[in-house]
Amino acid sequence: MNSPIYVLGAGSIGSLLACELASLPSLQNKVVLLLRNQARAEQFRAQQSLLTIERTFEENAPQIQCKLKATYPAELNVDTIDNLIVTTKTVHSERAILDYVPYIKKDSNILFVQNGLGVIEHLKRVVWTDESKSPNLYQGITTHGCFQKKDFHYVHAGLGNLKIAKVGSSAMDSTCALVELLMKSKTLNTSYLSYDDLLISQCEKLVINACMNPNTAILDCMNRELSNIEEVKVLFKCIITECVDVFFKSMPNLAENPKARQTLDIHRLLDFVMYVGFVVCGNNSSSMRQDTLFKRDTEIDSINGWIVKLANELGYPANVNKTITLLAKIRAQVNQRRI
Ligand SMILES: NC(=O)C1=CN([C@@H]2O[C@H](COP(=O)(O)OP(=O)(O)OC[C@H]3O[C@@H](n4cnc5c(N)ncnc54)[C@H](OP(=O)(O)O)[C@@H]3O)[C@@H](O)[C@H]2O)C=CC1
Ligand SMILES: CC(C)(CO)C(=O)C(=O)O
Repeated sequence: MNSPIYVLGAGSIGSLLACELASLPSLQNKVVLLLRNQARAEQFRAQQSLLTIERTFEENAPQIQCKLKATYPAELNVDTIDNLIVTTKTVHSERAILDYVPYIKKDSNILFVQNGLGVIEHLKRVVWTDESKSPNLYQGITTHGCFQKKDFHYVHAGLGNLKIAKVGSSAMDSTCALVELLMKSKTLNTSYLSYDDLLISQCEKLVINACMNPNTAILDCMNRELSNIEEVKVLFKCIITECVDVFFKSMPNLAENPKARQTLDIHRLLDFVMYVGFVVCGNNSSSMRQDTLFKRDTEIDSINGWIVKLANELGYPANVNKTITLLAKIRAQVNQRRI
């Protein structure tokens, strides 16, 4: 690949992807972090432009350090951005991408790796309104678990996978060099799906997040603290039932897909949510709890809030997810008021 790969959102997931790509021989000096501003770039350069990733899922695994280029909107001096990975939190996507729209052309490849749903639909409404000028959009969903230990130093705690599809591709559309390079990383365990299959995985992950993230934030507890409580199981089942109902009502193609019916079976999802939330990620503090504790914007509107939005468009109340969304927003504001 001749042109660089830019990473917008150099946090936990963005840094993990950047380091894995930068470790590929063919991409030496070809991965560039797009940082928020000059101050952020100077902070990064002050530590020799090194990103550090610890792999705690492996016994005695050496930490990896990647020396990467980094820039910011006012400094960027290129004609086009051919390959861009977006790993900001969903709530920051529009603001972040607007700085780079002038560089993004019809043949540019943009991969969004985020939880939740709705970002692509929103950006098509407010940024890429003319389909004929829209770049190639890809969406990814990851089960890797990664958190920040200190500035530009991350811990890859959960070894998972990365599933990618080209937005709107019904069959197995052709990939692009960016996706093929991500598939070269053994650690990332990347697979390329049809968009229909990715959508099923996105819905499955959204259900996990719709149960785990807001409730651990509202109750201010570790993931595992919700296990073995009958009322939690009852609440999760209410959330899941409403999510699945809204998915199938708002996406008829999903409702007619046997694979979707099997993956999004309510009883299967309840068991899967509790397995992932309480066993696989039991020792995690959920990203939404962390965001509320650190007074950062949460992704509630892309998770439970997205269910409420879809339901409202159908004239359907979605009162369970609406209540959870309100409580999560109240918790965030209560925390923000605390000194
Ligand atoms: N962390 C995880 O284990 C997992 C995360 N996910 C999902 O992946 C996505 C990313 O999550 P995660 O990596 O944890 O989030 P982080 O908050 O760690 O990283 C987001 C990064 O985006 C940066 N950013 C925000 N706005 C801008 C901007 N305008 N310009 C440049 N950079 C910007 C932030 O920079 P700054 O530091 O300056 O604010 C931050 O470093 C989310 O959707 C999350 O739900 C999915 C599975 C697991
Ligand atoms: C699965 C879970 C809840 C793990 O903490 C997660 O994806 C998150 O915290 O965002």
